[in-house]
Amino acid sequence: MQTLILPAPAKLNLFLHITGRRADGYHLLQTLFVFLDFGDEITLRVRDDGAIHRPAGAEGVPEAADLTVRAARLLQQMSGSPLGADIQVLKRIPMGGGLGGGSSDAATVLQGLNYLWRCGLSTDELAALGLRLGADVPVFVRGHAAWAEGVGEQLTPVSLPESWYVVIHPGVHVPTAELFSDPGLTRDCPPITLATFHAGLGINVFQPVVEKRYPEVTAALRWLSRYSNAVLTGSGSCLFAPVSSKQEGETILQCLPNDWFGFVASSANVSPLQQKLLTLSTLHN
Ligand SMILES: C[C@@](CO)(OP(=O)(O)O)[C@H](O)COP(=O)(O)OP(=O)(O)OC[C@H]1O[C@@H](n2ccc(N)nc2=O)[C@H](O)[C@@H]1O
Ligand SMILES: Nc1ncnc2c1ncn2[C@@H]1O[C@H](COP(=O)(O)OP(=O)(O)O)[C@@H](O)[C@H]1O
Repeated sequence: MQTLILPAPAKLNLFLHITGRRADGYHLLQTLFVFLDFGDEITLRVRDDGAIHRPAGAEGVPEAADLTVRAARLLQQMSGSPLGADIQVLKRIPMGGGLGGGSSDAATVLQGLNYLWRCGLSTDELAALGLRLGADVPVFVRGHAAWAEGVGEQLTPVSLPESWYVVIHPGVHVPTAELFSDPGLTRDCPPITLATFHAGLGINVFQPVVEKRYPEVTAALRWLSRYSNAVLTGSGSCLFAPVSSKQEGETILQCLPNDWFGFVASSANVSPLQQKLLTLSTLHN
């Protein structure tokens, strides 16, 4: 097969604590990742000439800087594959929203081209390659909801009750690196366990910092909190809130102010990418 269409799902951080800092400045986190059945779509077409091109992709992201192109080049270099690819990215995940779109796109390309180019790299090897592109890439490569520590790469798979969520993008782009360097960020959270989180004690430490810098996020938080418990995902700017059904979520969105974008999605313990890869491996075994 020379062409493959694969999903690149969004993620939510159900809580996010910072417990310390590494010598290189990277922050040590505790977070809980779940996937959404909402995301980008990536079409991969194998090229015999070894070139990597991105005929369509994220608006305003130059081809060479696109995480999909960087992922393909890294895999080519590590595997020694003589093959190339055309990578078309249909963007649906808002950028800079804490939904992990760029990281997910990169993970989908690593998994997809490993399959199409028959590189034979293991999931562990692909996750390690992914970590070189970004702290959030390994969880998307592994494709299972996870309790994460370290910089987000020490992953323990978890199975949580799947739920519907309303997700709101308040129209602002939050640069992750800038947020991590905010002096007001709480960096000394005491370590917690999954049981503590279930007892309702997890928060997102970015939330007060983002609210202070971006009034639009505060306004959206207040709006969504009228319907359900609204929380920031990652370093923002997106907010999410659990709802009891898809219909309830859609009813809430009917009242969404025009400047904001919103969608309803279900969480998934196994990512839509992983589900598709499992189908492919069943078909070809
Ligand atoms: C905050 C989180 C939570 O899931 O997600 P987003 O809000 O970006 O989606 C992640 O930790 C983001 O991971 P990712 O977006 O892959 O970050 P990277 O590209 O690796 O790093 C961007 C910059 O953020 C800072 N950074 C990132 C991760 C980390 N654990 N400590 C950091 O200090 C570093 O300054 C780094 O240069
Ligand atoms: N394929 C891609 N999709 C989205 N953003 C990308 C991509 N490749 C590189 N980027 C860069 O990564 C930044 C962060 O994007 P994204 O992953 O969507 O946000 P977040 O880290 O907040 O979840 C973007 O602003 C963009 O400059």
